[in-house]
Amino acid sequence: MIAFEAVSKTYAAQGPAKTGGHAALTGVTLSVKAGEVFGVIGASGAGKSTLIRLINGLELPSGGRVVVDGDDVAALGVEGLRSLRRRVGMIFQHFNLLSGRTVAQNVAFPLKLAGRPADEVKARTAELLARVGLSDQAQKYPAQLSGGQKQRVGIARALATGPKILLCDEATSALDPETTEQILDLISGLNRELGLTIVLITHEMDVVRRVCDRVAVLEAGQVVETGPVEDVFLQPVSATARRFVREADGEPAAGAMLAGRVVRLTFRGEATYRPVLGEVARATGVDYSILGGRIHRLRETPYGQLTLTLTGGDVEAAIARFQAAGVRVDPVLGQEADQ
Ligand SMILES: Nc1ncnc2c1ncn2[C@@H]1O[C@H](COP(=O)(O)OP(=O)(O)OP(=O)(O)O)[C@@H](O)[C@H]1O
Repeated sequence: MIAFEAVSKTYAAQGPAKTGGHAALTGVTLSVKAGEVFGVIGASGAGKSTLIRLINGLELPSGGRVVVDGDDVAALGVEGLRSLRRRVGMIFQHFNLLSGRTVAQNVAFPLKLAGRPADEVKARTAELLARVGLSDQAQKYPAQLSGGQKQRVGIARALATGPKILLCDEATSALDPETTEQILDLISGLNRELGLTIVLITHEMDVVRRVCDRVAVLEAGQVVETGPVEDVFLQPVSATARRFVREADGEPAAGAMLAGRVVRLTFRGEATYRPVLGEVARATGVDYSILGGRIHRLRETPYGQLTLTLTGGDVEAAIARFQAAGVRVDPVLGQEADQ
């Protein structure tokens, strides 16, 4: 549905000298399949917004190709771009609503722009407002709404022209955790019920964990890791992905003075519910101090992560037994390369 082929984007240099343009993306190759929720995670300045804006032609690549729904975006003329943008909706961190227009008028706006007849605009607006749970707010103005309601208006507006793809640019970053959950549920529902392909950029691994099928990790304009969320979350390879995962798991800060071997155990699927800790302790004589941990769901798969110090007994045998029971064991706290 979306393909980036060796895409680079350099912004033109500013100032009178006009030297040293800024490379926001370099050699980005990735593909998003129809019907999936694809996350792009990266720190501030990594190039996420640039990447998402290349999908609907708000930016054009300096090198390589971006192909969306069969179209090479850079080769589209004005009419082609207009057609593309009807097939690609977008929502924003700060909602970007028209403050002087009501909720209903905001949602109707793209339909009016597309020249749809008045009765169709009215019916479709009502249908979209019902879809996002805002039928009773139609005559309010954006300033009278909560953040979550504003984002619902943004979503209804983005869906107005019946897009196949929805781009979410840090769509929940301005919202509190409870509202974030509601908006992410709504976005997941659109994916499931309408078959929308969704590309979501975020700096929060938790957002990726909740809704994405696959994720690309962006660092300084390059994709450093990509794969199914379960793999990237549970077996991150790049230092950047490991950092995001650790942040999401609220692990203890590196540098704590602790005796013994510090490890992170990852239980997934079946193993999450087995009493492995007790079995291993009895068999090997190791003791545990629990430093942190929690049980989560990655979409439908339960998994648990526990950070422990292992002391006494046969630590190597304990690690081998964990692994034999299907539990992943990773060293933590200064015992892994962290650059
Ligand atoms: N229009 C522009 N002109 C010049 N440089 C730009 C422009 N837009 C972005 N950049 C630069 O390109 C780099 C990537 O920016 P981008 O906004 O894509 O990153 P981001 O990951 O979305 O960051 P953030 O999360 O802070 O929005 C940054 O160094 C930024 O300063």
